[in-house]
Amino acid sequence: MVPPRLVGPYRIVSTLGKGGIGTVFRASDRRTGDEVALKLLSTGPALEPAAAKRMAREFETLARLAHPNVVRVFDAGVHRGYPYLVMELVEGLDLRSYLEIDLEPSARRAMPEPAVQVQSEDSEVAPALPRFDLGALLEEADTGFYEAPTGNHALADYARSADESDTDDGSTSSEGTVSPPRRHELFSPFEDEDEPSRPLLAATPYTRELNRPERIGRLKDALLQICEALGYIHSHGLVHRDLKPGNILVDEDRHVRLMDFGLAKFLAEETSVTVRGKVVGTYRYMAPEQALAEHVDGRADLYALGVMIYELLAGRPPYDAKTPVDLWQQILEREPQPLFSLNPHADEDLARIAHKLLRKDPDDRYQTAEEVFEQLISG
Ligand SMILES: Nc1ncnc2c1ncn2[C@@H]1O[C@H](COP(=O)(O)OP(=O)(O)OP(=O)(O)O)[C@@H](O)[C@H]1O
Repeated sequence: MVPPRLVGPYRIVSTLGKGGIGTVFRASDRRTGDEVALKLLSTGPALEPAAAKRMAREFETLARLAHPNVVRVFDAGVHRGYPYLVMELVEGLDLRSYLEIDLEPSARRAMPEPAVQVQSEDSEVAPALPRFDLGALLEEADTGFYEAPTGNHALADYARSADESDTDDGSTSSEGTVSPPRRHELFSPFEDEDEPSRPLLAATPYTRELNRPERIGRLKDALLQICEALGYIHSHGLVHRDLKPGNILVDEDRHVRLMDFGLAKFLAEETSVTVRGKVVGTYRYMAPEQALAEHVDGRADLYALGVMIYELLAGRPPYDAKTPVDLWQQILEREPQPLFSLNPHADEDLARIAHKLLRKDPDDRYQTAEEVFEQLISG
């Protein structure tokens, strides 16, 4: 799509990125000269004029919200049948990229050379910081270590990783002292359901990178801010419904802002939304009750928070499947693989919090964002 030059009173400056439901532009308010981010929901067919207006009006309710950890919504309107939203422009990175920066030189020696530099249309957005390609590592890991959560294949993979004899401090153990775990050590249910058990597995360069204290510190700090934002929007009767790392922006002062809250609901109500075959409210982060299109409350966002914590700790999401139907089924029926079986030295508090947030029944999760906040600070 050729970007429009003007959208309402806004002049389009450049494209910040494309998401599943539209495109976000850097734009300038012609009345004030202020720079803003403008999200044009343009993927599906144009809406009926009445529906587009109704949606734009609904967006205006978001403009009443003001919290330091929630992206400000300034304005909304309709451009040629497509609703748009005008937001505060955040110069920063999404949560996943933010956690990948600042790799320690000692850790970097264990990593492949960075494959990709940050791509950005605007040099201000990309930090001049060292980066590595965690995605490439993940792919690498996917070819073996992370395959198949159950069965002999998985056992063989873990045995191989133990043979590699990486120890936590980066040294190499002479005789491969970590013996291959027995199957029940890897996949047995937790003895205490709140305390994931830690199998005796060796760390790998990949998991060492995931567990880097500086990275975990960043993650915890960001999570506290996300909890503050969620507490605020829940107290206003809103549910985000599409919480994921891509909807969390972090600026250079480590200030976290949540965005896109409420959009999934408005879209689902106004359109029979499957955008490019994908149900709005990304399946991967969807709570079972949301996947079943049941009534959801803030606890569905807390489930999504659990998915995020799990994948940022384990390097892979709790559920993964080739088709949406399989993913849907896993979300409803399967227990997540114990996090320590993927990353044996993962932060214990975060692993415990993630598993509790991933409970199928909302009553079994932490009940509020405040409760999660307390857990994060008390450890
Ligand atoms: N307020 C903002 N300030 C700066 N950049 C933004 C802002 N809102 C979105 N972006 C950037 O624009 C890009 C597209 O965002 P968008 O929310 O459309 O996509 P997404 O979150 O990847 O996907 P989805 O539509 O499925 O939520 C992202 O790279 C995002 O970081």
